[in-house]
Amino acid sequence: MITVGVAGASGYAGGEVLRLLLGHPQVRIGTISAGSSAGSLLGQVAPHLTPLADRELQATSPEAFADHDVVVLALPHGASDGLARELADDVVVIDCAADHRLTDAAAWSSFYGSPHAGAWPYGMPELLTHGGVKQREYLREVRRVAVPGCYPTAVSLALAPVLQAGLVESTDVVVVAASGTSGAGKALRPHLLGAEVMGGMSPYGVGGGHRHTPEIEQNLAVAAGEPVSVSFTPTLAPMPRGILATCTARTRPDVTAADLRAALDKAYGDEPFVTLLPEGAWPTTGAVLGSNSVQLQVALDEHAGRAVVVAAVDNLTKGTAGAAVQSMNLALGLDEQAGLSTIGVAP
Ligand SMILES: NC(=O)C1=CN([C@@H]2O[C@H](COP(=O)(O)OP(=O)(O)OC[C@H]3O[C@@H](n4cnc5c(N)ncnc54)[C@H](OP(=O)(O)O)[C@@H]3O)[C@@H](O)[C@H]2O)C=CC1
Ligand SMILES: CC(=O)N[C@@H](CCC(=O)OP(=O)(O)O)C(=O)O
Repeated sequence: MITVGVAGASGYAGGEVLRLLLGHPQVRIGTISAGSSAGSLLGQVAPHLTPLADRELQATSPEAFADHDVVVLALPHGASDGLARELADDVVVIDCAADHRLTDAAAWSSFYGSPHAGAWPYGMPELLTHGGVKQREYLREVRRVAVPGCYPTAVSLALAPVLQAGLVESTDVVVVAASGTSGAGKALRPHLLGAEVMGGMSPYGVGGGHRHTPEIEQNLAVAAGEPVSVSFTPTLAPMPRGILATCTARTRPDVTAADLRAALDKAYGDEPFVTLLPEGAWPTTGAVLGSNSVQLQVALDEHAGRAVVVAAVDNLTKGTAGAAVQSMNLALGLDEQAGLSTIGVAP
């Protein structure tokens, strides 16, 4: 059995990691740690994790994670790197925070306003990279993984195939995406006041200011083989989980709807966790709740000359914890699908 510890186990991402690990046949759950709720029982903060209800949350420290095979960090941005540096080189460290996602130090400083901690292998196995090689080939036997952001998961998987196939202009990509409130974590954020959130939808990070913009552009540039410029607008939707991303890009001359569909089909036809829906069916967040699936659909807007690719993911599952477990499996040479399900919860 592999011993996996989780730092930030009292939070939404850490809780979802534990939910998935409880269903993993080769995993024994080791230390679970927290910040202010250290000393509490997990059942007090995450009552849905029944089998672990009596486990005590430890203070987060390198010593608490000694003798683990894997440590998953589900801590706020900036808190991961210090702990990661104290963990042994042969321990697999999977970081759900943004600290190690960006390769460009200037982009990091500009969007996060702190020193760049450096980039780790990026935990999106299905992402197309140079020459059509999937990112999973760069995750085998690694000891450090940066788990992608939730919006970049939906958007990058939606657009990478059509960019790599040269079907759309890399300089004209527009994304509007809606997220459930759990995307912001348990801590109260200014844009997350309960009464307002429940009543309607609202945009935030408008005008290119959201920190996922450079992450999306980084992923798409790797797929396209050239810089990609993205206008990204996130919105907050009155639902606990889920992301629906509507991604459009100007098509190159003579591109047909069949070309777009063929690019996505070629990229994901063999992927267990990315599904191009049958023609006429559209992704919904409800269909992917609790599952590690990404659902996609594509259309050609001939009038506007744009490709439209819609993606649905569960921000906490494929958008965080599922990607963490999938990457852990690759790093350890286990079955990539172990502990992961494509079965959603409905209605
Ligand atoms: N929510 C999402 O959809 C996604 C989240 N992520 C990333 O995952 C990470 C966790 O996010 P999320 O679970 O949403 O956030 P939460 O606020 O829900 O949880 C944060 C966790 O970190 C702990 N914590 C906070 N500060 C410290 C500290 N200084 N030292 C030790 N532990 C601390 C908290 O413990 P306590 O509550 O006890 O203080 C809690 O367990 C973030 O980096 C986030 O960006 C990534 C993709 C998507
Ligand atoms: C609804 C909401 O607030 N979502 C979060 C993104 C969640 C995510 O993916 O997080 P990290 O990149 O922070 O890991 C946000 O927009 O800040």
